[in-house]
Amino acid sequence: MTESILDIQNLNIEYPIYIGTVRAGENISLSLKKGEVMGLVGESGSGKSTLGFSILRMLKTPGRIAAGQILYHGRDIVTMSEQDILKLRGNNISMIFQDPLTSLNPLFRIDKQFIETIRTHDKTVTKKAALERSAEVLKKLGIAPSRLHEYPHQMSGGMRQRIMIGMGLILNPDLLIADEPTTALDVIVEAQFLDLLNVLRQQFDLTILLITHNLGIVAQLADRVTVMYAGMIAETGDVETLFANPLHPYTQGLLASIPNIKLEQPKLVTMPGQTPDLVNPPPGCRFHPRCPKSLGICRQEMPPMFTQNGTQVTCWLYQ
Ligand SMILES: Nc1ncnc2c1ncn2[C@@H]1O[C@H](COP(=O)(O)OP(=O)(O)OP(=O)(O)O)[C@@H](O)[C@H]1O
Repeated sequence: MTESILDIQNLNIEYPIYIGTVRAGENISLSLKKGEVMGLVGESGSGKSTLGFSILRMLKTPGRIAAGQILYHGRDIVTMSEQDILKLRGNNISMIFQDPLTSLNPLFRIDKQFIETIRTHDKTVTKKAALERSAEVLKKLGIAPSRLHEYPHQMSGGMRQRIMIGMGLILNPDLLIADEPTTALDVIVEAQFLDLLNVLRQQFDLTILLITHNLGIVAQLADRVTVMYAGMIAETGDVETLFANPLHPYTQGLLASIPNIKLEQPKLVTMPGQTPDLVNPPPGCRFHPRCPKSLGICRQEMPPMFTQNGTQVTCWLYQ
C-alpha cells in the first residue's frame, strides 16, 4: 500500500465571531498518499480554504482547530510547537495562492526574494549558493535564470505564477497546497499552468492538494477527489470512479448541474435550497434539508464515513 504523507483525523475547525461560532469544518478525515494529486472541490464557503490553511496552522483570525489531528509523516501539526511549525512551513509543506502578487513583494527584485526565503530558513547558505539554487529551480520551471533580476511587475501573469511556484518549492517541500491557483489566469495560461503542475509533481516528487471549484481541472489533473459540503466531507474517491458513479446525493446534484455543451439545448439542472448557515448548521447531516433521498436518521445524526467500492462517503444511505 502507498505510504500516506498526511492523515487528517476527525478535525473540527471553527471561527468564533460575535453572533456565535462558524463551524467551518466538522469531523473532517482525509488522507493524502505520497505522490498523488488530490482535488478538493466544493461550493464557495464549503470550507476548502479553511482546511488548506489549517494544515499549515495559518487559519485567519479568529479561526482555530477545536478538535482532531493532522498527522504529517506521523507528527501531529495541531500540537506542534510554534518553532517546529515555522520550520515545517516551506521546508516540508508549501502553499501557493490565486494571486501571485499577494505572495511576491512588488518592491524587490525576484532574486532578492528567493535569497531571503532560503536564508530565513537556513542562515548558513551563502548568497551565491542561494542564487544558484534559485536558478536551478527556475530552470526546472522553464524560466531563464536571467529573469531573477526582474521585478514582479515586469512579468506576465503566467510568468509570475511560475515564479510564485518556484518560491514555494525552493526549500524542497514534499507537500504542496495550491489554493485556486488558476482563477486569476486566462484559459490559455491556465492550460499551460496545468501542464506545468503535472511536470512538477514528477520533477519535484510532490504530493499536491489542489483546491478548486473547477471540476474540469480536477478531472484533468487529479488522481483522487474530495467533495466538501458546508464544512463536511461528502465523498472521497478515485477521480474516474467518483465522476462516473457519484455516491453522495450532493455530488450527484453537483455533477448533474454542470451544463452539457454537447446537447443542443442543455437542460439546466439546479439544486433546490441554499447552503446552510454554518453558525447554526442543520442537525444531523448538513445536506439533509436539500437532499432528495434523506432518511429519518439524516435529521438526527451526522453520518460517519462508509466505504463503498473504494469510495468513502459520508451518507446514511450506504450504512
Ligand atoms: N476569518 C473568518 N472569520 C469568520 N468566518 C470565516 C472566516 N474565514 C472563513 N470563514 C467562514 O468559514 C466558512 C468556510 O469558508 P472558506 O473560505 O474556507 O470556504 P471556501 O470553500 O474556501 O470558499 P471559496 O471557494 O469562496 O474560497 C464560510 O462560512 C466562511 O464564511
